[in-house]
Amino acid sequence: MIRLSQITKTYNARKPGAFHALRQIDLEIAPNRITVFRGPSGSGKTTLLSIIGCMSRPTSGRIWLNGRETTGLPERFSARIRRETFGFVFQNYNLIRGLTTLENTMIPACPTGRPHRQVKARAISLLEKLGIGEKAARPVTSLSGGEQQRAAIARALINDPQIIIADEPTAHLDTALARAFMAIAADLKARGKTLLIASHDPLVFDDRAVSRVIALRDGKVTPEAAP
Ligand SMILES: Nc1ncnc2c1ncn2[C@@H]1O[C@H](COP(=O)(O)OP(=O)(O)OP(=O)(O)O)[C@@H](O)[C@H]1O
Repeated sequence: MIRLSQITKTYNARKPGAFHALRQIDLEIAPNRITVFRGPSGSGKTTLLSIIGCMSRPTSGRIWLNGRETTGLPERFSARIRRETFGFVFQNYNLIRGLTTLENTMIPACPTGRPHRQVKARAISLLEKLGIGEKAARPVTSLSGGEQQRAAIARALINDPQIIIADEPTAHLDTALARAFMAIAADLKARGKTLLIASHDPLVFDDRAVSRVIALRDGKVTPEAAP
């Protein structure tokens, strides 16, 4: 369970360009479900996901993850929660040019100290499951858009996270690949994972595996979607 209480985020706080990206968000998000955040560009989806994923801090408000408060923790604890609990699929995938698909997949495991051989075996197994096993040794830049997205999913799963955060995961994909992404999401949910997805793609929020759609506008949860 993820609980948010009165979360606000103000960029450039106390400066002339101050911008309120999130305003008093109260939410409870159930585990083992797919929850989609939808809303127009600039409504605060990315900001909210990055705060939930301990990648950035709210200006005010509190967050609990499985009953444990994550707000206000020193960075080394936040980094540990981020590494152990979350897997991230970014909109532009954020794959590292100059590295192979396999190397990209293994990166989040580096700080965990797990044996290289074990991590490599898991990375290869994930790439195979996602249908790009034969691309493991290729430079990641040689992969197609859909293949890069699957490499990004493999990387998000390398540490076997409980919660997968995906920001506009289908933005660069055609219909077939967007459906393929949702099939992977449904499979992860069936295996007990929690998925938080920001999207304005109907192929995502209308998918039957999605348990809940939370609509954001101007940094607020719109009333009809409030808990
Ligand atoms: N670092 C920043 N500094 C100042 N303003 C920011 C910063 N990051 C985001 N914003 C602003 O906060 C608002 C919310 O941004 P956010 O990226 O969370 O929206 P979004 O709903 O994810 O949009 P999109 O669908 O376009 O990705 C936007 O108006 C954006 O310009």
